[in-house]
Amino acid sequence: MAAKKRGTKSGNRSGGVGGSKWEDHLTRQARAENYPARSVYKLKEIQQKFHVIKKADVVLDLGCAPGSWLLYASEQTGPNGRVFGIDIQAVTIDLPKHVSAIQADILEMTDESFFDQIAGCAVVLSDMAPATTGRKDVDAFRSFELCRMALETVDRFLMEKGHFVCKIFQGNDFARFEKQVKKRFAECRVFKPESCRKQSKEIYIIAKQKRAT
Ligand SMILES: C[S@@+](CC[C@H](N)C(=O)[O-])C[C@H]1O[C@@H](n2cnc3c(N)ncnc32)[C@H](O)[C@@H]1O
Repeated sequence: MAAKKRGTKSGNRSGGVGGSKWEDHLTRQARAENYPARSVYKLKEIQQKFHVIKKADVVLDLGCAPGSWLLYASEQTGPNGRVFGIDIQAVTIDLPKHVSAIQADILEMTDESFFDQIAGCAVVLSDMAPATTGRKDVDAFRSFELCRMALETVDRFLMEKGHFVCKIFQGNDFARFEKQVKKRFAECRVFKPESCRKQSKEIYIIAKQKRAT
């Protein structure tokens, strides 16, 4: 992809590329390619392996700030698609015309006009992560709560035969969540992208072909 100035702002707890003790070659690569976070390479690996996003798709990105997945997903849909994002934090980068993001808590969403726009979307992505506490059990439980909301969003808005990508922290509830996803989709895989930090407990569920309800 040709690097293009996107007016990124630096530094945040979502793995932004503003420079920190966590900086590595992917952080630098993201900065050089004008993505606001290195997490873009996780979605890129997922897309290259599982082909979840097609041209002209409508995509919903849960936990979209600072905006790397929004940008990458918008490149995959092209301008005939639409990409919608939600995050409790504001997305401050410049976005292409076919991308929009709202600042809201997934646990308290009430915006009916937003619901109208995302109804029947082809893909739901969730890279949501709770603010970590350092206590693995607490963090895993909070991650599970966000995943549960992502799955409710899938039930409500994802079209039949649509696809779902969801980050979850490995913990006690992982197997239960995987089972719930398997019930709803014809295909379900668990995948840890190479670009995840080695010490991270995060893993992705890739679910394809939502079953008819
Ligand atoms: C790892 S970051 C996402 C990075 C994003 N995929 C990117 O590439 O730019 C996780 C995001 O989940 C968001 N998040 C956490 N809890 C949330 C909630 N209840 N509702 C919406 N977003 C939430 C955080 O604010 C954070 O921006």
